[in-house]
Parts: sequence; structure tokens; C-alpha cells
Amino acid sequence: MKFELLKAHGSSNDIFIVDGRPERIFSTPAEVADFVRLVCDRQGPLGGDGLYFVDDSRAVPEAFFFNPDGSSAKLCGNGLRCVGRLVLERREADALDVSTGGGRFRVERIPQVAAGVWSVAVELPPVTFRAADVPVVTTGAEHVDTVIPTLHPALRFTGVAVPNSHLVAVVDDYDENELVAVGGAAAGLPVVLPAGANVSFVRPLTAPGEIFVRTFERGAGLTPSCGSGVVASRAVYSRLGHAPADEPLLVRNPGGCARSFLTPAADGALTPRLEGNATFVYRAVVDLEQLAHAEPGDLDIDVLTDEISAYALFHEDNLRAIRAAGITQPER
Ligand SMILES: N[C@@H](CCC[C@H](N)C(=O)O)C(=O)O
Repeated sequence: MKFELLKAHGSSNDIFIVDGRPERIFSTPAEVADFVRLVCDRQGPLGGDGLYFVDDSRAVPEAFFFNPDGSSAKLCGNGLRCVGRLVLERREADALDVSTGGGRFRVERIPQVAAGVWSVAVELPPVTFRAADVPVVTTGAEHVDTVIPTLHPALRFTGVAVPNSHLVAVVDDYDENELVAVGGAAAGLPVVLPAGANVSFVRPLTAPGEIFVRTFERGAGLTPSCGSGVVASRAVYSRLGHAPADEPLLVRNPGGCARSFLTPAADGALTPRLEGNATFVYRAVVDLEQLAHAEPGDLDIDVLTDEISAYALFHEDNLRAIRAAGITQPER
């Protein structure tokens, strides 16, 4: 079986896009998961942080996200910017809706964040802090700024669904080893976190309107950026009173930066917006049999060097700002 793969990234969170509905391409969910694991395997010839299937044959395109471990998720915010770009370009549209994870997401072409860097905004459905929506098992209706003793003795977490599950802690000092330990532990706490959770640490930066966020993702581990983690962190930052919801914040991740804010409605609903790059990296046609036995470098790949270089230039500034804030990341 042959596949056309598009590799893309939002803030260096790199994902594949495959045309079609997973259940039409494969006979069973197990086959879908095997395919995703094979394509995303970093030890294999390709490698990535996840994969979106896109059914672009309907009036409202539909997308289906899978983590690199083969599990499905309601949203990949960075990936949806890339899917958004793809369908916007194909349909020669400036804005349209994409359906994914049981919700409708508005994707919109926005001015380039830097020369040669295609940029997209995604408007998400309203965020929810309801414990049952995250889900986090707790005594109250929400889990806000509270310790989960089985996860960490002192860090205070807030649970939020955007609509995938996130736990966010605002920290004074960023300790990546601690994030990895807590993120890994979140996968093994079914009594408190029955669906696991993406775990983010938020460190305020001295530059006004800027924060640093890093996420340990469910089903993927530490990634250079997590778009839904950016939105979840942005929402929690306001929920805890650190910034007005509608103030656009620049969220710096190790893989890039994105802008996010929430629009409050009269009924209290908070609709988040995520703005950032949607960069195409390469296109490849792969044969499944060949892929299973190929080594890195074996496959014929059409690399989009101009887009890669434009992003690299844009990203230099972000890396400088993170280093200047004294944020360090151990070699892994
Ligand atoms: N990288 C993504 C999030 C992907 C899904 C997540 N790991 C989950 O299981 O919910 C993003 O950019 O949002």
C-alpha cells in the first residue's frame, strides 16, 4: 500500500498529514495505530510527534489526530494550524471550519509572522475547567491551583480541557527533569487521571506579555511545543489572575513561539485563539512494506528547504529570548 505523506510543523512540533479517513484506509483500529507508530518512530526512516488524517471531501473538512504511540487525541493545536493551511490553500479560502475531536475549529490565514513563514490562527471551542471534562477525579466541580499529592507533593495544578486534557502548573523556576517526571507519572495514575493528561509548566518571563511554556505530552513525551498546551496554559494563567483573558500573550516554547488569548462571552464562555506558523517540511510517497524495512535516509523525500530556512531565521530570536531568561534544557 502506498501513501502520500506531508510533513509539517507548528513551532517545531512536527506532524504528518495523510489524506483520507483512517477507517477507510485501514480495516481495524489496531492497523491504524501500527501505521502511526511506524511513521512516527524516531528510530525509523521518518519520525514525528503525531499524525493527522484529513478527509477533505466534505463541505466541512474533518481531521483525526493520533499521537506517536498510536493513541488518538481530540486535538493537536500545532498540527491543526498545518491542516488548516493545507485546506485553506486547496480551497483558496481565507477562513473555514475544520471538524475534529468532536468539535468545530475555525482556521484562518493570518499575516506571516516572519518573511516566508506561512501563518494560521485557530479558534477553538470554549475551554472548560469542569473536572469531569478534563477529566480529573477530585472532590470539587473543578481542580484549580491545587496539589495532587500522588503526582507531586508541592506543585499546584489546574485541570483544563481545550478540549483535550491538560494539567498546568505555574512555576517560579523551570525544572525540565521535574516536568518529565511529573508528565510520565500522569500516565500511571488512573484513579485521579483516568485518561492521563498533557502536563505543562508555565514560567512567567520579565518581558511584558510573555510567558514560557513547556509540555510533556500524553502519548508523545516531551515535545518542542504543544499548541493545545499553549492554549491550556494561557487559559490557566488568566484563571489564576496573572493576566486578563483577552490580552494576547506571546507564549515561548523551545520549538517556537505562538500568540494566544481568550475572548469572553456574556455567558462567561472563554473562546481561545492560537496564532503561529504552519510550515511544510517535506512531501514523500512511501510504500508501507518498504517503510517497515527502510533505514533513515533510504526514502525519496522532497524537502521544502525555503520554508525550513525561513522558519529557522524566525526562530533564532525566540531561542535567544529563552536563553536570556536563564531557562536551560538538559541534553536528552
Ligand atoms: N502536540 C499537540 C497535542 C497532541 C495531543 C496530545 N498529546 C493529547 O494526547 O491530548 C498540540 O499541539 O496540541
